[in-house]
Amino acid sequence: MKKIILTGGGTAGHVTPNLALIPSLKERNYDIHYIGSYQGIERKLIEGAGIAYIGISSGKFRRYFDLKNFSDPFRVIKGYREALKFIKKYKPDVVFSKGGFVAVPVVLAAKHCKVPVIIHESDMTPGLANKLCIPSAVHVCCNFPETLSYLPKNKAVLTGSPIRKELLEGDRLKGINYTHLSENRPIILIIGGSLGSVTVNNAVREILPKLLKNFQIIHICGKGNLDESLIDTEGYVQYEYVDAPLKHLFAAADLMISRAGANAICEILALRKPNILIPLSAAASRGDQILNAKSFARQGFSCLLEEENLTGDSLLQAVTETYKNRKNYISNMEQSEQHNAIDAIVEMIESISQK
Ligand SMILES: CC(=O)N[C@H]1[C@@H](OP(=O)(O)OP(=O)(O)OC[C@H]2O[C@@H](n3ccc(=O)[nH]c3=O)[C@H](O)[C@@H]2O)O[C@H](CO)[C@@H](O)[C@@H]1O
Repeated sequence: MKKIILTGGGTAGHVTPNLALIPSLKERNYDIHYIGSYQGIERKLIEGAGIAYIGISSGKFRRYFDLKNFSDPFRVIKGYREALKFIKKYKPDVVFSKGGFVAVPVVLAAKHCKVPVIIHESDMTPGLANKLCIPSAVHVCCNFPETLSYLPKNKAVLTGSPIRKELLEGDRLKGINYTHLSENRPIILIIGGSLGSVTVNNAVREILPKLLKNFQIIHICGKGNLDESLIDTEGYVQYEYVDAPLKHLFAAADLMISRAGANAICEILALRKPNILIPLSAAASRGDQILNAKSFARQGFSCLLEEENLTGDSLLQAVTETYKNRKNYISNMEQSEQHNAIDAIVEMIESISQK
């Protein structure tokens, strides 16, 4: 039996592409183990999928001052030793990394043991964790054509991002039943990234009574962000994070408001959902979500609303206009050529593990 280690974590965007690969890897008879952090979101998602999970110590690499900058290097070294110990024992044929800080010691340990590594970058430009991993990788997969120019030519492959197949199999009625909303009024699904977004949540809640005049709202607001005062509001439901039933909520949505995380937007495109993207600002990140959202807006897939222009009024206007023009957006999305990343990546894994 061929053996693979998957790794990646920190936010769900570094885990769900791995989840998307698992059914095809199982079909091809791979024994799968996942290395992630002790407490990260990846643990719950991967154990929930019934995959063997190895927790390691993990620390973040920051470009700014933080007291944790003094303790985190020791955590990373410990994580490296733990990853090394497991890899030596398990002897995988290949390691696939979806990035995030926890993946760095795993990739370095694999390289030390001469296990071939494939990494995947979902964003337009490589993040710090992936930059550290690129020298140790045999192939670097990417999601956007623009990314190729940031990667070594002999390693870069444009595959697209793996999207969980089941997301395309949602059932609108099941989504309606799950949320107890009405079948007869349009539904807006709001996702502020896998961790939620207080900025997006506040803007939505500011105009909630106005939105509810014409729409019903499913609001995925992130851990710790539920608003108890809104629990009995008719036509409005809120969740911290939705796992398996997410496909039905997608199916029930007539319009989406979302952050512009690379995976979320690829899913929205695959599902042809008219959408408003509110990218994470350059002040809070390296600005990749802005590039993602601009690219989608340029191609006519999305209405872009930048955070500095986000007010209750601008959001309401964006909702009204995007809903009015929804057919145009859907038809533009239908023209897009999305890659089937699952097959391309699994073929690549196969060709490496057979060597
Ligand atoms: C703050 C931050 O660092 N954001 C980054 C993070 O975003 P984030 O983790 O939010 O990543 P994405 O938006 O790319 O993906 C989120 C994933 O979580 C899933 N999901 C989300 C909510 C939910 O309730 N249930 C659920 O299953 C989505 O379907 C999607 O598959 O990784 C992305 C991909 O590298 C980057 O583009 C983002 O800039």
